[in-house]
Amino acid sequence: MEGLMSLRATPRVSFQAIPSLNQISNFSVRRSIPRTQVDVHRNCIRAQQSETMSDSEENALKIKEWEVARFQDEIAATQGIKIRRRPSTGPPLHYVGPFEFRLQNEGNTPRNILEEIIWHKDIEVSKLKERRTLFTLKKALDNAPPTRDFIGALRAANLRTGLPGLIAEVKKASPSRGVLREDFDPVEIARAYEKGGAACLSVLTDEKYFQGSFDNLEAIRSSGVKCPLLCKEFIIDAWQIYYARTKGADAILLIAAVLPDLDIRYMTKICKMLGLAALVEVHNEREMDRVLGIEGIELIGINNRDLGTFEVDISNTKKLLEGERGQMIRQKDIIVVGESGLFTPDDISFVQEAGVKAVLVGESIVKQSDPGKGITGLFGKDISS
Ligand SMILES: O=P(O)(O)OC[C@@H](O)[C@@H](O)c1c[nH]c2ccccc12
Repeated sequence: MEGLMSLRATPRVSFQAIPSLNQISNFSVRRSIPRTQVDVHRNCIRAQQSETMSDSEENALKIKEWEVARFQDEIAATQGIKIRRRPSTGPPLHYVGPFEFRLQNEGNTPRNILEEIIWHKDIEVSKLKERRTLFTLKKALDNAPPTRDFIGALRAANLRTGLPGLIAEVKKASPSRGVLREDFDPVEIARAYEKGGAACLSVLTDEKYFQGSFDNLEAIRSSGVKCPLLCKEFIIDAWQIYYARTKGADAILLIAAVLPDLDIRYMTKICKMLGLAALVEVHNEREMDRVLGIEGIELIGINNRDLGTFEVDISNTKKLLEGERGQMIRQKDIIVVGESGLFTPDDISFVQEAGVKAVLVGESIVKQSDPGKGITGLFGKDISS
């Protein structure tokens, strides 16, 4: 037992080597490096060195990587971000006699489902990046279908119907609700949504937790469906934005609970360059205030579901649009999207009165045998013409 206790304490030893924020005098300089850029740099060094490195050098590099990630997490924590980013190699291994093993501790066990998804995504994206470099992706952009105006489509639908523009979600399953629809044909669902009056579509691309795919996104894009498409992915690396565009996305999602301000700034700039809309998702006042402080944000989603606990409460949308926040949003002409947990015409009226001009809906419509008719049920009237 004593032995275990001291082993448990081992990772803290390397933590102590990390300077705390107030110990770093050039903090503002370091802070200007978004997490994604640090990752790119780290991966380059690793790629160059791995062929020639000895075991002990490699282990030292792993420890450094782990420390850099802790440093990045510290910066994120100052912005209230609780989701930690794990380096793709995981924490350093501990040697015990001839055995090598990794102890479970609070540092290497995800605290909640969102953190688990992000850690898994980190590994997934590093592998994908090895197969397709940013250079090849950039070349593939020339052959990508042209972008469609996602925000324009939401505004037009709102003007046409007097109701919030609908982003209808092509969603097979979720970690909180399990499988929503067994006979899942993404293109058929997308067609039904378009016919039922959806302004835009959201297509889940995460495979492990939502049973989605980039093939679904590509298939919908090339099926003749005209609605602009949101690539519903957990974006942690700019590479994913380029990838989404090559697969036909017109918009991407940036989650404020995961991304520090500088990443959001940097990524929204990339979106503008590529002609994509960025839907920046918030869940609480602090995230909303952070996002309202970022220049150039045009589309904010208020998620009524806490991605860490799965709790859904649609009054969250109202809470975040009250008072000065609502005023600022109107001044800046930002479109707000009410997200998650919307099932009835009353729910739609409730979030509309709170100030949203668009809604993002999955479960309640994807479950219906005809998802197009599901839209009529959701709004309490036919919104297709
Ligand atoms: O199925 P619902 O409760 O109507 O929710 C749709 C959408 O808001 C939800 O899928 C969602 C909102 N933000 C996300 C981020 C990642 C994955 C999924 C989501």
